[in-house]
Amino acid sequence: MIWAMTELAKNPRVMRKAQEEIRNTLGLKKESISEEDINKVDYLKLIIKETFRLHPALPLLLPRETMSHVKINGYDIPPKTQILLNVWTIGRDPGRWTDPEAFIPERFANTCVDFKGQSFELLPFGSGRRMCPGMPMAVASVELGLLSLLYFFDWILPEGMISEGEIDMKEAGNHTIVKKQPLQLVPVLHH
Ligand code: HEM
Repeated sequence: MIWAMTELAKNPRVMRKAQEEIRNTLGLKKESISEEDINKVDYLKLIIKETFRLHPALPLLLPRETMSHVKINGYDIPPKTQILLNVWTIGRDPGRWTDPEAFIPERFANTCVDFKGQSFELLPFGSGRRMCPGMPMAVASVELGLLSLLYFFDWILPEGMISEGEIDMKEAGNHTIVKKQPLQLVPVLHH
């Protein structure tokens, strides 16, 4: 959720479009956000996919071990070799994504690319038997949290920060990656 808010703050066009869609769809009179609301806001789902593409929390997934001899891209890999899958790099691979470093949720519109383990270019929750069992809970929490933040509040840069270009994007951690510097934004109640 922090990375999603960071990318939205850095990309005001996307923030505006998301808030317009959300407020136009849900109206301005809601006192709270419910689970049914989530299915009405398609653009928010694209934002979440794009956030997972650029900022997978577990960039190397869990280690795997080959069960038999395999050949990948001309390399011979013997049985019992530990394999790490770098989904962070896959998510930014210029061979797969156009303008990979840019935050463009629209790239997922009209595609069936999803993070449920079937699209190998987008694996923030891994895939197969050891895939994250907490995915439904994690996604619901991010959707509900983000939807509430965007529906009820506008977000402005803190005092002293002149442009969104100054927002720090450094990452920290090794097994799990988090944002190095805390995100600072000022909420302004919208309604
Ligand atoms: C946005 C939030 C989350 C992300 C990005 C995430 C991501 C992941 C990833 C990438 C894996 C390794 C999958 C693989 O190697 O194929 C994993 C494993 C796991 N996750 Fe999550 N996770 C999240 C939230 C949660 C939550 C909320 C729970 C529990 C309620 C959870 C429980 C687990 C468990 C138990 C495993 C180990 C599964 C195993 O070893 O078989 N995760 N997660």
